[in-house]
Amino acid sequence: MRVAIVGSGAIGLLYGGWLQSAGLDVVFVTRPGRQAALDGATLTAEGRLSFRLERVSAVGDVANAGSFDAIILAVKLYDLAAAAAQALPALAPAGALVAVQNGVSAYGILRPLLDPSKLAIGPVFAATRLTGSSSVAYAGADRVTLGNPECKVSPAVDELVRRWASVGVTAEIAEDIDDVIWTKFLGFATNAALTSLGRLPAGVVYHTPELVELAKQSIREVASVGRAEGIAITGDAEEMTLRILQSLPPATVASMRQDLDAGKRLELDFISGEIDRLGHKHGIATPLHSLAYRLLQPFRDGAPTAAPRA
Ligand SMILES: NC(=O)C1=CN([C@@H]2O[C@H](COP(=O)(O)OP(=O)(O)OC[C@H]3O[C@@H](n4cnc5c(N)ncnc54)[C@H](OP(=O)(O)O)[C@@H]3O)[C@@H](O)[C@H]2O)C=CC1
Ligand SMILES: CC(C)(CO)C(=O)C(=O)O
Repeated sequence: MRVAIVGSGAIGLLYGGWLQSAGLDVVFVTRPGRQAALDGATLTAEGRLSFRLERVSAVGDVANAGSFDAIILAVKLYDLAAAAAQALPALAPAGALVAVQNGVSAYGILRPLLDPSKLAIGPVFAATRLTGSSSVAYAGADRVTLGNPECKVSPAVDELVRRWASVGVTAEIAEDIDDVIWTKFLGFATNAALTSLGRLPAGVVYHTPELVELAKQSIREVASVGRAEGIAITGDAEEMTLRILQSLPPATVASMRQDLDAGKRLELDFISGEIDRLGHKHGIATPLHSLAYRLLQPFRDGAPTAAPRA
């Protein structure tokens, strides 16, 4: 089975590396011109399921790499539509397009582009950072859950899940993928807003009583807009989310906070921005996420240029 990983950042290298460890023929796709740093290199991952892969294959243009039985889009949400449009001509007729972004927007972005039976979406759960152009480190869960809100996923997706599971990743197909996505969003959106606004890691945020109150408020806000969108989010899911956040490795920060620190563009519009938007749509107040959305605006497109001194 040939698999293309479009977006060779933290998540693409980790989840693609696990598939190559499991025996699949994996090609990593980078931005044009960036393939030289990865093609033929040794790819390593540090974490519970570490790996070291000699001579991985990378290309800078998916169009020149043949056809693929699965294409995994591991780009940020703001790049998803463009990456999918570039990659789709390389998808084999019985192939699957798989999107592993955070947030609740991926399906709406991709659905107009292809037959739903070829599409799978779902969250990944490893807190991952790039440590070099061909190395990553992760902590927390090594997990992926995929599904499709409208139909069964294709056999190519079943095979990906089997292969990840064969190397120890907790990989599954969910009957109700919207439930899984929203349940993760409760915790992810909270972690993104609070570790970014507070410039603090999980070990401080979820163990400081005043900040725990903010975390509970954030979880309530996301749950309220989710329920208004028709997702059956239980009170138990809210409590479980707080416990998960409290059990994160203490140094964990959200991927958005990594981007903030690196002066990179943020997925803000799809996290606190999406909660703010859905709050307005349903007449639900989301004060914490509306504040986060506004306070982080100056960093949305990368580090702001310094304002001239008065
Ligand atoms: N990191 C984490 O801990 C987790 C992240 N996620 C989610 O996973 C998704 C990916 O995140 P992450 O891996 O951290 O992001 P990264 O920024 O590390 O990686 C994304 C990569 O995709 C590249 N890219 C963008 N467009 C294209 C394209 N058209 N063709 C080829 N490459 C492209 C980017 O290049 P360039 O940098 O040049 O733009 C970048 O190298 C996000 O939605 C994130 O929220 C989910 C769970 C955990
Ligand atoms: C680290 C983790 C799992 C939770 O915030 C994540 O999904 C992210 O920040 O992208």
